[in-house]
Parts: sequence; C-alpha cells; structure tokens
Amino acid sequence: MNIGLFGYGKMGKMIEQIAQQRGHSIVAKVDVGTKEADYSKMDVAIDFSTPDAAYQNIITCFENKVPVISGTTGWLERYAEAVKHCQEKKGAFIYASNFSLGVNLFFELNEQLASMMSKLEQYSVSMEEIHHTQKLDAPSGTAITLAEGIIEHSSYKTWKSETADEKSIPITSKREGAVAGTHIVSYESEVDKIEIKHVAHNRKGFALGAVIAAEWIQGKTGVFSMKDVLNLS
Ligand SMILES: NC(=O)C1=CN([C@@H]2O[C@H](COP(=O)(O)OP(=O)(O)OC[C@H]3O[C@@H](n4cnc5c(N)ncnc54)[C@H](O)[C@@H]3O)[C@@H](O)[C@H]2O)C=CC1
Ligand SMILES: O=C(O)C1=N[C@H](C(=O)O)C[C@H](O)C1
Repeated sequence: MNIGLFGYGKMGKMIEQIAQQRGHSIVAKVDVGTKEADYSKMDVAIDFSTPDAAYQNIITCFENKVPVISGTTGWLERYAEAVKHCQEKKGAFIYASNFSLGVNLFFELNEQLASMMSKLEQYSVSMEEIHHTQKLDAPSGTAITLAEGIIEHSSYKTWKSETADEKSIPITSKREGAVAGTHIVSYESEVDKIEIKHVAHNRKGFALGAVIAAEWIQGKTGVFSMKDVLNLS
C-alpha cells in the first residue's frame, strides 16, 4: 500500500515506522510548507496534523479520490461537513478519536458500565484525561468519545470541562510532561468509588490501529468507524 502522510510530527513519524514494518511505502509527507503532493500515487492518506489543518487536508484528499484515515482531534465541529463531502465524492473515510485496540475495547467497556450505572442514582460520573504539554486541544478527543458513550446509555445530557451540573459530565484535563494519553472514568457515591482507566505507555498502539484501518479501507466506499474495522458490534 502506498501511503500519504498528512502531518509528519510525533504520530506521523510513528506511523511511518509501523507502516514500513508491515511492508507499506510512504509516498508523501505533507506538513507545513509542503508546496504540492502527488495524490495519484496514494492508495490512502493518513492525517495526524492539527485541529486547524485537518479539515482542509481531508477535503483535498476526497477531491483527489484518496481514501482518508483521520486521527486528528479538535476539529470535530466540521465532521458532519466532511462526511457530506465524502458521500458526494463517493469517497472513503474513517475518523477515530483514538485508534488503539485497547482504547476501542475501553470504549465498549465504558458504554456497558454507563448502562449499568444509569440504574443507580447515588453515583455521579466524572472523567479525567492526562496528556503531554504539547497537546493543542482539550478535552481530548478520546474523553469526548467516552462522554458521548455515557450520554448514549444514561440520563446525562452533555459534557463540560471542569465544573458541571448534575445533567453534565465534568471532564478534567491535565497536561504533564510527555504523557502519551491516560483516561479515567469514575463513578462516585457517598460510600465508594468505581473507576475504569486506560493508560497508553507510548504511541505505538495509536499508529498500529491507524495503519490497520488504512489496510481495511482499501477497495471500500463510505464512512466507517473503528467499530467496523475491529468488528466490535
Ligand atoms: N486518534 C488517535 O489515535 C490519536 C490522535 N492524535 C491526534 O493527532 C494529532 C497529531 O498529534 P501529534 O503527531 O502528537 O502532533 P504533532 O504536533 O507532533 O504533529 C502535528 C504535525 O502536523 C503538522 N501540520 C501543521 N499544519 C499542517 C498542515 N496544514 N498539513 C499537514 N501537516 C500540518 C505540524 O507541523 C506537525 O508536524 C493531534 O490532533 C492529536 O490529538 C494523537 C495520537 C493518537
Ligand atoms: O494528542 C495526543 O497525544 C492524543 N490525542 C488523542 C485524543 O485527543 O484523544 C488520542 C490520544 O489520547 C493521544
């Protein structure tokens, strides 16, 4: 598979390593200042760029008939537009706030737990996410996906950063050193606390998941998720 990388930062470099180990070639590295890219050589584009850059990168790929795997977070207010564009162009698209297998299992566990806890009024939910100090967006895309999973299976209506009323899920964002990504969902009552936690030790899991998604989307048309790729539901 010939891969075009959009964003050649921490994730772009990790994806290059994993993709080459799996026998793929990197045919373009598009980053700030790249004048032009040859889309005709790309079987797939993998975008891990910035919240400001992702949407335009994705749309340009659809226009050039290149399937897109996007892991960039912080641009989701334009996700519906990107989906519409993909459908109009009969393209192929997967966005995931987190591509690691572990976190995608954690998403399933979170939904099951939310479903059980929704019957117990004495517990209040809250969330904490911890990332490295270079991260541009907060809360993390993964925390937002976790909050959406809880909202789907409970009476909570929204999420909010830091403080929250009883109808919204409070999310605390911490930025520390080089932390790859930690997410904790807690349910607290007057007498006890239940927590589920995912800790990424490094970025390899995210990169492997993105390359597996790129392999999976070959020959397909439509908008998919990691649930489709991993056959999770
Ligand atoms: N979905 C997932 O599994 C994961 C998502 N991420 C997300 O991926 C994104 C990138 O993360 P990192 O690699 O850690 O950040 P990074 O800051 O190391 O790399 C981003 C790169 O994008 C480049 N860039 C800026 N404008 C661009 C443009 N117009 N076109 C192409 N590239 C451009 C920057 O110069 C930089 O090299 C972030 O939004 C992060 O939250 C990170 C890890 C896992
Ligand atoms: O910026 C990061 O590093 C990460 N971003 C993603 C997110 O916002 O959830 C995924 C992972 O946690 C690492």
